[in-house]
Amino acid sequence: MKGLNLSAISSSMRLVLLKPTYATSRPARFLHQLIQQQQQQQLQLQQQHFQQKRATCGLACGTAMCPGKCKSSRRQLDKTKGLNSAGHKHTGSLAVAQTPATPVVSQRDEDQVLEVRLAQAEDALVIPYMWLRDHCRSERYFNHTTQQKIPDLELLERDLTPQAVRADSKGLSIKWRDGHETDYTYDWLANNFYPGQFARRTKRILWGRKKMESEPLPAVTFEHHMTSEDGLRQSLRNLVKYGFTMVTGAPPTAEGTRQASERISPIQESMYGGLWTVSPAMGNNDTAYTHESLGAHTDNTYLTSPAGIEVFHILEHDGTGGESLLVDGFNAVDTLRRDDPKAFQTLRDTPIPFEYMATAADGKPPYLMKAYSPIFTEHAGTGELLTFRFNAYDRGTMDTVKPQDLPQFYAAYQKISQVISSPASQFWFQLSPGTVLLVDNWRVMHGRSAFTGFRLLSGCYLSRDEWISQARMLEAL
Ligand SMILES: C[N+](C)(C)CCCC[C@H](N)C(=O)O
Ligand SMILES: O=C(O)CCC(=O)C(=O)O
Repeated sequence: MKGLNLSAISSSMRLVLLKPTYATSRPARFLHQLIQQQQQQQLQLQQQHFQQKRATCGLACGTAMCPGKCKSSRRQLDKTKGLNSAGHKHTGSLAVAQTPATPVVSQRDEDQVLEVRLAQAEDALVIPYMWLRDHCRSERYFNHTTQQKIPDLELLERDLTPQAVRADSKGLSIKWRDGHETDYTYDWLANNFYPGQFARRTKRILWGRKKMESEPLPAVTFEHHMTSEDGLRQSLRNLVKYGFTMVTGAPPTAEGTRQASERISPIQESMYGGLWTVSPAMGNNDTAYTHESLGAHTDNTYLTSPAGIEVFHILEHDGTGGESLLVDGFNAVDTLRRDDPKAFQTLRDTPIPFEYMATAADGKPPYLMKAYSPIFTEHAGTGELLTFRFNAYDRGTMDTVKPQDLPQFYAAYQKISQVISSPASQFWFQLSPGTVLLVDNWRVMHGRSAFTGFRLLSGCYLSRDEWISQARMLEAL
């Protein structure tokens, strides 16, 4: 086992502190600024990209009319005729090539799609007319006060071939056959048409012990996390990238835990309450409330939607042991996918039960929580890993797997258990008062070694939807 690498933490803190901070913390204003900033960046990108294309392919035409595929420097655009010197006409193109950023837009009625070739994109967006009409953001179809659609259930039954399409450097406009008109900006189309929302800004980094022990740990100072939007964004990015982050230099109190947590989202109530403190022999019937070790697990496996983040903050400990353990569940699944594709498939396709029983105590009702889920699931849209649930303590009685399928399930379960408990997967460290650990409970498992003495742990749960929303707003996702 390894102690917490403090030099690594402080070097990551230095990096974090070098980043600029934003002047405002009011969400509405911030979103507005964010959008403006994003648009400027995209314009710059478009221009940079275009200049690069010119430099590399020897284009002399100087407009985005040419999709940038010209190989020959002989090709010169005759702007008045839309012809280049090689006689290549940009047929079907509706765009007027006034600025380098003007995309090429072509109407393909035979396929009922509009082809939009953006200057900065490798591939054209090929957008069905149906989608374009469905995403009309005019006052007729979208309430800009509530940010909700105004339904028209017959809309898609009409002939949706555009009567006319106009495109210029600002955006495109479609006049539909029923007389309605829709305007779109290219940024909006690029960000919202498939796979717009799924293109991650922050890539996940799957990790094992070696990586965590050799690189600066994902950490942000309490001051930076609490007072700057950039600090909060850094914490959220760490969560998206590594599935955990630390807030260092926090007040070593339950109030410190609360502040660091609520900076991300409201604390989620559960049958353990909101903000909890845990010590051995608290009389609660869970292994967490003992001196015993806890193998790597995720929490709330028995709920249809487990908590999104679990927060841990050790406030006191006067004995030995009690080191913390983290294991990247997505990395374990990825290892299995490579090493044993059959086991991978079995676990993905076998929902199993998880349950939690508690007798009535301290004025709280009894519970019998139960949920069925495969150990991991994939995102229905992207195929990326979405959830990881693993809790050997709270696994229920196996009442869903057919007897003949049990051997295959147990073999696969054994495989993933081996990956999880292998030293290469396990990152051990010692938490101390003032360091708040936030763990993505849909991805990373936690655990602890056995300990002696009195150890007071404070923590809470945060909702998945709340933290992901915050990450989206701050462009950390
Ligand atoms: C987090 N807190 C200490 C309050 C409870 C821990 C309970 C762990 C439990 N097996 C579960 O997954 O819920
Ligand atoms: O005591 C610890 O450090 C971790 C406790 C734990 O695993 C839990 O509460 O789920």
